[in-house]
Amino acid sequence: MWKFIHSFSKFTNQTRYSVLNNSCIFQYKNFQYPKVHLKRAYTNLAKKPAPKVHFTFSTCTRIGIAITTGGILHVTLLNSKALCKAKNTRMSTYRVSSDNQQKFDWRQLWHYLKPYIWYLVAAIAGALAVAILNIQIPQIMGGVINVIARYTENKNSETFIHEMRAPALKLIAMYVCQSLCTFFYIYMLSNLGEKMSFQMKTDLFSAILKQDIAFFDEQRTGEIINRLTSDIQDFKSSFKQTVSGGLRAGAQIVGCSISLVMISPYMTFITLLCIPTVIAVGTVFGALLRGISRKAQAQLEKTTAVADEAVSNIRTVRAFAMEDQEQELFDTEAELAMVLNESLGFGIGWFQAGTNMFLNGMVLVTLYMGGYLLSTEQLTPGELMAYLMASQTIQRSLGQLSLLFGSVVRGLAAGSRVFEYINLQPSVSLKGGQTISELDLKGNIEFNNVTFAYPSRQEQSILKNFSLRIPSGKTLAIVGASGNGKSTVVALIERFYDVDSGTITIDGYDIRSLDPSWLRKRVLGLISQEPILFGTSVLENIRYGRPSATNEEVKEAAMLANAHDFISSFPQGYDTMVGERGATLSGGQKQRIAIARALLKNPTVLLLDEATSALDTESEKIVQHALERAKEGRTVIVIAHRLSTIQNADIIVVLHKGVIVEMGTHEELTEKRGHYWSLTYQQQEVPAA
Ligand SMILES: Nc1ncnc2c1ncn2[C@@H]1O[C@H](COP(=O)(O)OP(=O)(O)OP(=O)(O)O)[C@@H](O)[C@H]1O
Repeated sequence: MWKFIHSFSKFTNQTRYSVLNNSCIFQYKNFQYPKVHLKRAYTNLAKKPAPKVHFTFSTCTRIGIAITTGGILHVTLLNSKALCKAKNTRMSTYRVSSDNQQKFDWRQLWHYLKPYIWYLVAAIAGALAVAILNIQIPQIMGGVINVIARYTENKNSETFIHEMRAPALKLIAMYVCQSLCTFFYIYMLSNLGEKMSFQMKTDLFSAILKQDIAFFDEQRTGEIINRLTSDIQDFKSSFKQTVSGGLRAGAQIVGCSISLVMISPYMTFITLLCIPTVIAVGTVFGALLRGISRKAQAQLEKTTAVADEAVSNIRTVRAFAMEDQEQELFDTEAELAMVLNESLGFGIGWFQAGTNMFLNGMVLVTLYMGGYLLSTEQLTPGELMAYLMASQTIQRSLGQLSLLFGSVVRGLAAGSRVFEYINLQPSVSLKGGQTISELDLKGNIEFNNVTFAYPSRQEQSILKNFSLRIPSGKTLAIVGASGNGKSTVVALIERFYDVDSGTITIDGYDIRSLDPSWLRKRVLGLISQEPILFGTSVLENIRYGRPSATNEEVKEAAMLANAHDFISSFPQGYDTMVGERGATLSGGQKQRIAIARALLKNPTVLLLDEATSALDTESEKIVQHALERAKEGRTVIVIAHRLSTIQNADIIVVLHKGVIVEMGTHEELTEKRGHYWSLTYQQQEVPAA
């Protein structure tokens, strides 16, 4: 990847590129570089210190720059040359990176560790105490062995007990202290791990919540949830295991190594000669296994995404009898994850087996050397025993370290994936900006020469030089065939996306200068075709519109939305649980609750995106009646297909391929016999027939 970036940095002027469906093909002279997958990076480049620009490019419609930050190539496309010159222009930024290249950011780990550093310090102190005790234990044990060795020749049990008492009591005291210190440092580490992962989890969730809608267009829910759950869990358990096991093993290795030197420097020197080999093998294996682990986790993410989609869309799956296909898809993804995990296990298994072989060989060498030194009286039996004990402890600790190895690999991969999301910056921030005073807020909306393409499909402009004025208090209906950009108009007013060029204003204020959170909370009320309710009570669902609303205000909103009667007919009234996404309610009931929820905000502008099109004629009448009441005193934008919903609008706009082709009242447009007439003709004919 790095090479790829640098090769471009040299070929600045002769590089050509084309972007299609999220892929980018770069060409230098006659050589075409491999297709690169473009991933949107949610970075507001204007806010950051200028990154290094590697090359710029231009075609007749687009210009762009390629920059690198943090080892990642960002390809930035701008829609027009004029835009590029404008200060603080929002850029459509793509990040070119391979999923497996994400590196673990140690500075970010430090950021999470710093507030709780004292827990780590306490844990290290506890572990060091264990190590100091460990230095002494083999030697005291050696003393005990020497006493035993003496009394195997001179059998006098009374003096034996007397001589044994002191070292035995010392040993017991050491063991008790060692246990207490072990408890202490493990407890400290556990607290540290929990606190850090809690902070990471909340940061990650907050980072996800503030991402642009474009982010959710591209990422699958299962993948996002996987980072919040299993990646954080993997990181936490790996961190706790690694630090606690690593500290214990490390402390024991250090402590016992000192013991070894004190007992026999000669034997210790021979043993140490083997260590570099272990480190070299460990490094090579480490890099290999880390790669496999990252792949395995990415695959697991995909598997979860498939399961998530199937379960959350279970009604569609059932209706199309697609259970077998979903199962097959899941099995394929799960099998791939299994194969990768098996490879990982295979690698870790070999690594541990090799480590064990090595360590067992070391015991034999020790016995051989120790026996020789004993025979030449350079070592006492107690010293040999103490040496063996200390080297066995080191062996166990090295074994534990090799076991930890797999966990470190998993933890680093999981951590880097968590950090990746935490670091994403949305281009439309959630909060910040000005608000309009209640007196000035009227609800006049204006689109001025707006051009827009969805970030995930930059090549397809949905709105082209789109201009429209919606006076305050009026109802505007947008009609047009499917896919012509009607919902896009609403999405842009909600600022789910920012326009590529032109402006959208509310009472003369560019919506990009307004606080998005205030705009959505106070000014806009959106009711869409498929109302999504939360799995709580009816009351809580309506109150979602304004959490500070009293029960009385909730009821008033429900009455206005024609929902009070059916809610009251439920045995538990407003406390009725609606089930996941409102599964226990009918479409019309859900829609009326959604209307009540939107009305509770008392929005100045009401956006109705096919609010009644999913309902049957009977429910539509009831919901329509509720909407007519809701429209009073507000600016309303209605997107609808049904003539009954649109004909009373003050202005009707016909949209065709992102351009306004007709505008007027129902009567004017019907008389014209143009696009509007053709769109509504069929509906008029049916009752006549
Ligand atoms: N999130 C998205 N990412 C990329 N393209 C999108 C996205 N949403 C919509 N589009 C595309 O934008 C175009 C306009 O879509 P839009 O939803 O605005 O149409 P519409 O007129 O409201 O259609 P309908 O009447 O069927 O709801 C379509 O071609 C659609 O495929």
